[in-house]
Parts: sequence; structure tokens; C-alpha cells
Amino acid sequence: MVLGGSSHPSLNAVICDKLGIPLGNLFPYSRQNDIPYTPNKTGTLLSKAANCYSKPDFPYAFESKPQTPHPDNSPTAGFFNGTDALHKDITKMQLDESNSSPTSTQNARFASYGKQTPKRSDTMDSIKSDASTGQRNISSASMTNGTAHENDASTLSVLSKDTSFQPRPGYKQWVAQAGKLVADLITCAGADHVITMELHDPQYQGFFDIPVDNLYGRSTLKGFIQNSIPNYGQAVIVSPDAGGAKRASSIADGLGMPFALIHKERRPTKITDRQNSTMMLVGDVANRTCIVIDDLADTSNTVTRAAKLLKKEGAKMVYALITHGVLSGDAIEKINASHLDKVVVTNSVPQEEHQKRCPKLVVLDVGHLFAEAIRRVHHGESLSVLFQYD
Ligand SMILES: O=P(O)(O)OC[C@H]1O[C@H](OP(=O)(O)OP(=O)(O)O)[C@H](O)[C@@H]1O
Repeated sequence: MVLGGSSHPSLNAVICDKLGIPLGNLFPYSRQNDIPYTPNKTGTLLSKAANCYSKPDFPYAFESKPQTPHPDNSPTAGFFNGTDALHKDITKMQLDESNSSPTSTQNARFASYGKQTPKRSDTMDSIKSDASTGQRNISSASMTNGTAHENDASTLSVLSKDTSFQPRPGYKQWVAQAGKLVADLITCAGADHVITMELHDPQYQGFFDIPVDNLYGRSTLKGFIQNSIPNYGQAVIVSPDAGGAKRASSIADGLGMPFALIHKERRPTKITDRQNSTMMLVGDVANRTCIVIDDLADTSNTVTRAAKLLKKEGAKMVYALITHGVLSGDAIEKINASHLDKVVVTNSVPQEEHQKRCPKLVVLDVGHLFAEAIRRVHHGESLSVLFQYD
């Protein structure tokens, strides 16, 4: 399945058709909402939506039924679900084995789990004590004696019984629950491998219990800078917020270009204060071309406000290079009216309609990256070559 891939419909369809795999979709759920899961909490992005959740006639609730996988209910949560299921299998096989002597290699293997587990209480204790101090030293503990599958058995035992998540009083979860839920749904639906592009945070690969290959759009964006921006060596790469600084600075380092950072503060006290959140520039952009790099533009507030600030600070031209051009709501109108001179996006999101309405929009194709990744996965080849330019 291709996720977050080229959304050029015909291209995706051709890739999937040729390889005999189903066509996937975007994974926009990895960006967390900007409020904790408390309906009456005043937040920023989704506050208005959150307030309407508390109205009695509103048809949806934050907590879905059945409940969203969550560390508090570990039997349904992704990783623990897997280990629980495996643990149950092992226990069942142990019971079977106690009724009849093992006749196959597999039965003999699982029988050894049962025999070894009691002897490993010292190792389990050490893991338990490590967990209580916030450190999991499972790998080193499990290598102290025994074979790999013996270690697996005791580790599974510990994970499913002893390390269930205990929230501290007052602890608020800041997790993209929708992202975890959708990852679990995809896995439950039968996917055994996921290919994504530029997850908002690479850590979101951990939402999945199956292998994930997260591709990057940076090589494509770098190619545009080198081939289409005149005198790009004199330009400045700008990150519009601290969260994207690593992404933008890696491009600046790779091309030997200077780097500037905009500090975006999104901590208003009231819903209506959101537009007043402040942006401050660190770096010199006067009389230079600025290239704003970001992973996504949704409302396009971030890039349009960045462009306004950069022009105010003396920038000659402002390009925005964005991997995922979601461009929802009135984003296109904002871009048209903004100080941005050009907005460059990839076709990880369909751009045909956006292009008709936005003369500043340039679209780069990333279909070949997905095609190569799929080909390599299909033939069991390494994917690392696809990341070497990042
Ligand atoms: O077009 P917009 O609606 O303004 O959204 C785009 C911004 O949102 C994301 O960052 P976010 O605000 O989530 O902060 P982070 O990078 O620190 O996670 C993303 O990295 C962009 O900067």
C-alpha cells in the first residue's frame, strides 16, 4: 500500500496497478491538534471545534467508542496488543505442551520458553527495576543468558504484565491519537509495510506496528533550488518555525547557504488571540532572496506571515518550498494576496485544482521516489540510497 505518496491519480494508479498493490492515501493524522484532550480547555487551532463538542446536540465525542487505542487500556493498544496476542499464543502452546510432549521443532521451541521463564526472574526483576527508574534495559538484560527466543519469552512476559503505562496525576497526554488510531486501522486492515513521505515528525513511524519507510521530499526541493532559483548561493534558507529548523538547516548545509529562523509563538490566551501570535526573525535577510522551507502548508498562515515578516526585514523575493501543499480553506486566496512570490509544493497532495486558482503555485513530482521505493521493497533491496541526499 502506498501512503502519502504521489497523489497524481493516474501515476499512483499506474504504480499500484503495475506492482499489484492497493492504492493508499494521505496520512494527515500525524499532526497533533493543538489542544489537549479536554473539551472545555481553551486551545488554539481547534478550540472552536472543541467547544462545539461540549454541546449536547453535537453528534461526535472526543473519545470514540470503542475507545481509541491508548496506553491506559493496553490490551487494545498497538504494541501491547501485539505482545499480548503473542503472549496468549505462547501460554496456549505451553498448556498444549503440558498435555502432550512436543513433537515438532516449533513445539520444542515454545516448550523451552516455559522451562526457562521461571529461571529468569533475576533478569525480569532487573527489567522491572529499570522500568521503575524510567530506563528499559531490556536488550542488555535479555542478553545475559539464554538464547534469543528464551529472551523474547521473558521480555514479552514483562511487557504485557509489568510495564503497563501508569499516568501520573495531572499528566496530560499530548499525542496525536487520531494518528495512532489510523495507523492501527491500517495495520488491522492487513497492511504489512507502509511507505510515507515527510511525516510531520519522524517519530510517528512508531505509531505503526509494521515496517515504515519514511521518504523525504528534500532532495526534490533541493533540486528546484539548484535548477530554478537564480544565484541561489546568495539566497537565505529560512525555517518558519523552530519545529522545522532541522529540516531547513539540513538543506542550507547541503547547499552551503546561510540560514535564518523565524520563531513562531502560538500561545494565545484566548481563541481570538490566535492571529496575534508573534513571529520573530533570527538572521539577516536584507537585500536577499529568501527560501522558506516547511513540511506542510495547511491554512498557509505560517508561510504567508513568514513572507510578510521577511519582506518587512528587507528580503527582495520570498519563495516557499513546501513538501505537502494541503492548502485547505482559503489558503490559496491568502497566498495570492500575500508577499510570497512563488510557492513550490510536491504532488503528495493533488494540486490540479489549486494550480487553476493560484498563479504562484509550482508543482514538483515525487512519484518517481515512491516508484523507486516500492521497487526496492519489492525486490528486497536497500532503501538507504534514497536518503543519502538528505
Ligand atoms: O499552514 P498552517 O496551518 O500554518 O500550518 C503549517 C504549519 O503547521 C506545522 O507546524 P506546527 O504549527 O504544527 O508546529 P511544529 O512544527 O512546531 O509542530 C507545519 O510544520 C507548518 O509550520
